[in-house]
Amino acid sequence: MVEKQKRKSIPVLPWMRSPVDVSLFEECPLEILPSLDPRLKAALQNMGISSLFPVQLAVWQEAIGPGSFERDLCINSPTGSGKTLAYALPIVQMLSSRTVKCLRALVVLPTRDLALQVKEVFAAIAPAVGLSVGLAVGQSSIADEIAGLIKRPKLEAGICYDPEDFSVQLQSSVDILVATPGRLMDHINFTKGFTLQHLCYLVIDETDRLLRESYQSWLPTVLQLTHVDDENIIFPSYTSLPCSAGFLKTIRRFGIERGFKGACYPRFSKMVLSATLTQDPGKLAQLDLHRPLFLTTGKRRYKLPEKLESYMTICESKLKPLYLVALLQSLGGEKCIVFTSSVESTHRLCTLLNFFDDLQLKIKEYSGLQRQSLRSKTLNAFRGGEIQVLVSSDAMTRGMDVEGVRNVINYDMPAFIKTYIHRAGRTARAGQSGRCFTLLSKDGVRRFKKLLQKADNDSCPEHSLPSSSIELLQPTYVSALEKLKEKVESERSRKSTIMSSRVGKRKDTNSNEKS
Ligand SMILES: Nc1ncnc2c1ncn2[C@@H]1O[C@H](COP(=O)(O)OP(=O)(O)OP(=O)(O)O)[C@@H](O)[C@H]1O
Repeated sequence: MVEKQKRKSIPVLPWMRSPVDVSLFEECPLEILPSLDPRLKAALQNMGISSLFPVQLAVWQEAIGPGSFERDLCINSPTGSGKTLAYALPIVQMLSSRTVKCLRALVVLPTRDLALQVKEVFAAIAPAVGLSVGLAVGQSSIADEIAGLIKRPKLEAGICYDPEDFSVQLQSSVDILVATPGRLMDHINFTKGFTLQHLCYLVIDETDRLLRESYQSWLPTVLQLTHVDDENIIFPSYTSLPCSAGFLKTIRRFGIERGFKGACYPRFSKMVLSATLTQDPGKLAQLDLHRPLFLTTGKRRYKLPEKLESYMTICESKLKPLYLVALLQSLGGEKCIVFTSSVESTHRLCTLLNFFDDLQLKIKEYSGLQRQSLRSKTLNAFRGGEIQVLVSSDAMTRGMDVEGVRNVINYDMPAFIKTYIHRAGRTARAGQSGRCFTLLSKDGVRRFKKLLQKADNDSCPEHSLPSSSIELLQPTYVSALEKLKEKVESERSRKSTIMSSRVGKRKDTNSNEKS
């Protein structure tokens, strides 16, 4: 009760009370988009893009032209509304006139798959204006990653590059870096020549998710490294920071920017984005925003995509797997993501579904329990259409953009509206239609309806399935459950064998060391 009152009483920051309403914007054909570099126009057309979405136009107006990036931008826009290009396009256009290559834009995302996806968007437009994009996500070895990010000096024949030699000037190979916080911190702390000193743009995508986790204080570190210290502009002392190499200094020029006397120029600009942007002043304060401008869609805090239809499928808890199978059958092989509440239930459910021989669908799991390489392989197969159903934990909830996902199924009801928004948002993207089904017991209906009201959704009809189809599945279900039990047993014993052999090995090593 006290907690509830506390939550309600959090004040909204004054700048959030007078936002730019993105719903008042319309799509803008590239032909009439002011100031667009023709090379970027051609690159966009190659991507099949002929007009900018409303949020992209709204950001473009703030970012390009006379008032360019005067204020930091806080963007709250529904899933699938095109937030990636909303920041990628103006950044690339603004950097297109740069003469010296150095790291000027940093985009931080919470997961590796998301970072890869965003890198692809930059990679589709940046080369058109001579810019390079790098990735720091730990996909390859740190040495390979460094080789892609830092240019090695050209030395005379016979002389070897000595990485310990500080007199050697190292340069960035990339203008734009897309990173996850962990790998970003590795480069900040240990990669020689890696510097944020020239950074002009910082994008924090999925901000509310990134603010929840501190990952070795990545945010304060980045903000500190990019902070302009007018007392000591050439060699600020960041003695509290772990980097010892002395590369970390901000040398962006000082100047008088319109309306911001004393601010550096070009101003270091931030863009923070989410479909569920936090309004918590305490959390927003961590971002150290400069005269922030809030862009949001409509009056409500949360908004679902226009063409998303939400449905409830009510069933007894113990029959849920049967209803899921019947629902998947009725969807006739359309691409679908099934969300569960944990990595364990993802694994169990996926295994069970694969024992339903009549289900003529390729079904795979995607969860944080799996190795990254396996996850990426599964995702590619899903993208390519070789897999029709992905059973996923919340690892897939945010940001992932897979074309042609027509349906999302909440096998387990999400506990929070934010989770519902991000899960449902894997469909009905880019103005397409999509459906989100939630399997519920009768007891859960009231709670679920209340949850949806937070997203201004009063329409959630029941989607019922014929009882005959459920009955028909009963015999297969019984045998599938048996097989599942056996599989779980065999996995458990395999795991314990591996564990005990590891313990045995450790004991051997210890006794060898002692002897
Ligand atoms: N102007 C455009 N015209 C056509 N398609 C577009 C345009 N802009 C973006 N898209 C497509 O829309 C889809 C959604 O874009 P994006 O992933 O950026 O959405 P998002 O708002 O970041 O969603 P989420 O909140 O789920 O991360 C992508 O497939 C992208 O290629």
